[in-house]
Amino acid sequence: MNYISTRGGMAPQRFSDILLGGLAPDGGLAIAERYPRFSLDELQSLASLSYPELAFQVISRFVDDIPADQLKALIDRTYTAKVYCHGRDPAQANQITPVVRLDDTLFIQELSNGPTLAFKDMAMQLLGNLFEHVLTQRGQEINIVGATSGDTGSAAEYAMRGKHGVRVFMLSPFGKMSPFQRAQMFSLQDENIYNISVKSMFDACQDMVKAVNNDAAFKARYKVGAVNSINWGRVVAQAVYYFKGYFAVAQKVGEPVDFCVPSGNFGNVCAGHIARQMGLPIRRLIVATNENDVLDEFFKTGGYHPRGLDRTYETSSPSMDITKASNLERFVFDLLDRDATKLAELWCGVDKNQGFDLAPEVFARMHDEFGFRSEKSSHADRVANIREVFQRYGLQIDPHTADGYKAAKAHRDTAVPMVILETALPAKFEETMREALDQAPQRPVDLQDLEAQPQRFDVLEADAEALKRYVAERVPV
Ligand SMILES: Cc1ncc(COP(=O)(O)O)c(C=O)c1O
Ligand SMILES: N[C@@H](CCOP(=O)(O)O)C(=O)O
Repeated sequence: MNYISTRGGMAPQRFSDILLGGLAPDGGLAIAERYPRFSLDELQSLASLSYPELAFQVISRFVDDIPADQLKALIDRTYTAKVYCHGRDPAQANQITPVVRLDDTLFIQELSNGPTLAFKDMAMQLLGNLFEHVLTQRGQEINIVGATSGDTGSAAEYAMRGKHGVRVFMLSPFGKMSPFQRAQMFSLQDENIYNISVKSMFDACQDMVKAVNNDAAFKARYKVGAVNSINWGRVVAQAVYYFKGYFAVAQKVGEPVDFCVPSGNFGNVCAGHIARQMGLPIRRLIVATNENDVLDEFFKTGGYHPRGLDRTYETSSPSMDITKASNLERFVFDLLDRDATKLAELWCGVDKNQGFDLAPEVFARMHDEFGFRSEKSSHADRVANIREVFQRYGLQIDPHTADGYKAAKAHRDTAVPMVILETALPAKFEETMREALDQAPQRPVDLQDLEAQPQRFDVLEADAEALKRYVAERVPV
């Protein structure tokens, strides 16, 4: 399988190269040159597989430059009940991404049982093992430069801590994460982890990461790599749980299922789009946003208008405080029938914070052919929905998942099962949980005194040159 760039300016590469390579040299995102498809018979044969077995079947279709037995061993080592141990229900303790039934056709798929209590662990743990494998084979090192609004950062750091040949430089928006998220990242004392708090919002952090990646000389000299969903390895590993969720709820293999996905950088729902392109019978993909509703506007009007920092709001689902969604580029590439010239034209504007409006016939295809719908939530909705789910089903859901619950209700068709993807555990967002439920959220025993641990981080202005200096001072060349 070869990989190309959404903007057309990259010679085809193999999986291991794009895994280490981050952003494509032309500023675009790497994407498989075609989607492998499962037939109905093949889907039927996958239905009863365990998570690691399923992960191998899906991921191996995209990876043909790591021998199958080695890839399988890496996947088996990643997806264990010991790693994904923070489940709510002891009866499901050996399940990875268990599905909770709310009613006959409404379900929540738990994706946050990994080490850092967010869905990012599903792909990041595998990425850590893949990096280590490929770097060891090649005798190379990598310096990961990433951006987080709260969850990617800790997932990456927990996955990479102590890994040989890997350093992590993680940018986060100063003062914008929850106290739990901050403590999770900043309390790590490992020598290969650098936390950089940027005096701005997530979008500025992501722009800095892209600027560093777009400096080819710096990138080559300092061996810069990515762990954000810029990295294809991330989204493809996320596609696996759509298969798992589908088989858990489909009345019969081949029947349609809808998924509702709390969204910000569009990586999670892009993974759903990939699963759908691979032949998984997903009918609708519902994009749920918070008050930063650029994606909701896009799927309702066909107009994509990233907002400036002055119009990016701090909300109570803070990990989705994003107004320039990186992975939308991959979906729009498919929507434009993979016309890289047209895509590059649009995204050169997006890189400069300019928007675009789709032609009506293209806009119609997002709904009719690709199954997208959307909905947004306010703080009041979020609090009311956390309360409703607790009162009705006895389940605590976090603020991001609550945004998903609202969108799922808005687009529900009771004839078709609907899976809401849970993206974090409530323990990460105590203030909003207390407001909604008047009680502290459940917290895993191993994380009881997290906020009391000493914290370590540096502060930078939102300046890509300052970031390059910071990296250069810490990486021996
Ligand atoms: C808890 C949580 N929910 C939802 C999202 C949005 O996911 P994505 O950026 O993949 O759209 C994020 C961050 O990405 C998150 O951390
Ligand atoms: N919400 C994310 C933002 C980055 O998303 P990614 O999927 O591109 O890594 C976070 O928690 O950091």
